[in-house]
Amino acid sequence: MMQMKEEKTGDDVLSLKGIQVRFDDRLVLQNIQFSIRPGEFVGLIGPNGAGKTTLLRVILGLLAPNNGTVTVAGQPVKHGNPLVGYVPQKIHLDSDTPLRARDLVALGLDGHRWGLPLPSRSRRQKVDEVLRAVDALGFADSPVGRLSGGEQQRLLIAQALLTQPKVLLLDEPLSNLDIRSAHEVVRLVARIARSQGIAVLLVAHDMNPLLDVMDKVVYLAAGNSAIGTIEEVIQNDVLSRLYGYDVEVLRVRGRVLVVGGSNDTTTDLLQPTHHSNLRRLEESD
Ligand SMILES: Nc1ncnc2c1ncn2[C@@H]1O[C@H](COP(=O)(O)OP(=O)(O)OP(=O)(O)O)[C@@H](O)[C@H]1O
Repeated sequence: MMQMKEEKTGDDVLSLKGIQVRFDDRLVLQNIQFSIRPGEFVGLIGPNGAGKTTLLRVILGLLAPNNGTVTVAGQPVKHGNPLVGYVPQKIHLDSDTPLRARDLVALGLDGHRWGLPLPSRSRRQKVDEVLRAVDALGFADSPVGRLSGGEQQRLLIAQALLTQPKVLLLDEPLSNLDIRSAHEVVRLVARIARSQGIAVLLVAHDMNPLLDVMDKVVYLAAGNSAIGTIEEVIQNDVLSRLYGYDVEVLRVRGRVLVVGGSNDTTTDLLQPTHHSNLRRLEESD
């Protein structure tokens, strides 16, 4: 674990210390240590298999680490903690489902943690409140299946906000979105983080849509992590130490690529597929 700067821990809302996770005899996470303060937007970046989802499962209390501790608002994590909101990657529903947008969001109220169902007026108020927070009141009564990927993603964020979390975890929320929708979702999450003082940990393969909003980045590779600002972490020497071999950070027209390999097999280490990223970059500009 590389800690890029001394952290003050007093105000932290999420704190991980010495997290180690082993599956059978394979060490997936070695010594993960970082903390996040209220209102901070942190990107959790890393290549396939680096352990990003595993780390989210630890924070959600779904997986006990072999070593280390996680606290949310000073308390050890437990599964179902309303202070931790979770936004999955996408909605898994048939496109012709009759469920309306507001019904999908309201499902978040029916979790066991809420005990008896709320009276319908206060249910509606709570749902409207979170729909407003994600700018979704305009399509609140539309069938979910007819909405765009970006609109559906906003509903999942609304659902996660229902329990008034202090920490919001998002697992690759941008992976199914086009560039414009991805930017919209990122800006929305950043606005919510700042206005409501919620600490955000957002998992992404591509850090580029996050460059303008990230306060810090947690970069995972080969079971290790580096934490700090983008300027501190996204550097040749820091990432080469993490990966355990030479990688290079390319900054092209405001975008960042982390590449590795010999000249003729250079690949963007953060892309799930092994296309020529440089060509992809040229084409997308
Ligand atoms: N329950 C499990 N049992 C055994 N191995 C597991 C288990 N869960 C995850 N792994 C392994 O741990 C490693 C990290 O997986 P994880 O899904 O956390 O990575 P990731 O960074 O989220 O990857 P991706 O970006 O591809 O989603 C992988 O090699 C995976 O196969």
